[in-house]
Amino acid sequence: MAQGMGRYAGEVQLIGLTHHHPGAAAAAVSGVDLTVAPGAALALVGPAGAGKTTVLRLVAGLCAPSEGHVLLGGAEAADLPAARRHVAAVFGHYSLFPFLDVAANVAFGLRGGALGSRARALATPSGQAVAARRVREALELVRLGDYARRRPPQLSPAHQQRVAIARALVLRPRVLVLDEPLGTVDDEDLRVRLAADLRTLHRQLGVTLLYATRSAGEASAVADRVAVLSDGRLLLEAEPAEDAAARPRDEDPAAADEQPDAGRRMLATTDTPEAGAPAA
Ligand SMILES: Nc1ncnc2c1ncn2[C@@H]1O[C@H](COP(=O)(O)OP(=O)(O)OP(=O)(O)O)[C@@H](O)[C@H]1O
Repeated sequence: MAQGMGRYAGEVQLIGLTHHHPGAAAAAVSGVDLTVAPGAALALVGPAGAGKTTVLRLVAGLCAPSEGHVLLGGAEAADLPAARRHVAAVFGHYSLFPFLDVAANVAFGLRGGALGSRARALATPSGQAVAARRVREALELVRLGDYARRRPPQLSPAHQQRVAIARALVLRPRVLVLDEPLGTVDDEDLRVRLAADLRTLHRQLGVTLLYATRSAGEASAVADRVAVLSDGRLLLEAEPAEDAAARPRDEDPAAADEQPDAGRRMLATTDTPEAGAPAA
């Protein structure tokens, strides 16, 4: 069996994380405090526009906080460009090249990120051997070792998603960020089954996982902890099956009574509002 990547897992800490998109009237993310332990899986769950993607983009270094901090492995990430964060992200569409086979799609991941600076080394024969080994390792990790010569259109959506994950894992990230990876799967039961499959995969990888979804069922199936977001604010953080012990996230007593209840209601429903629609 392929080796896990646990030795690479990194802690993610968000402190007072706030982001205003340029020109937007309201903050997309507002004062979010969260810690994800090395190797743990956290699902961000909330309706469309809750701020999930923005949090993931802030962690991946694709945009910068207006206020607050992202700490990776205990270190401030503000000055770290995306390519040096050891964070790999898969956003919505998998963006696979249909005319390249699976191995070539995964190898494409090596062109970006931290290894981009080693492009010349990878172009040498020994560099190519290293790249081929990395690609094989990544495909084995997602259990697609036998699919290297297939092309994406020949694969099921679930397998295509695994190719996209392998392309992220080829850089051996410490943190894996998945944004609504099952957003195009309409059937809730199937989504929950696929999410459980991703949970198994995550446990084998040992990488720290941040996972955004509008589906409470999917969030519970994939993650050790679930954070409910609404209007950019963290309403509730809880273990998936736990709600009674969930911690209030707001210092204002009135809001603290109200907000965790709203969060619990969201977790108690199969989907958060507007979750029926496929991801844009
Ligand atoms: N580039 C942008 N410019 C301006 N506003 C933006 C931009 N991207 C997102 N927003 C706004 O920020 C808020 C949070 O959006 P975000 O995409 O983070 O939410 P989300 O929870 O991921 O939603 P979805 O489930 O639809 O992906 C929304 O009000 C959205 O309209």
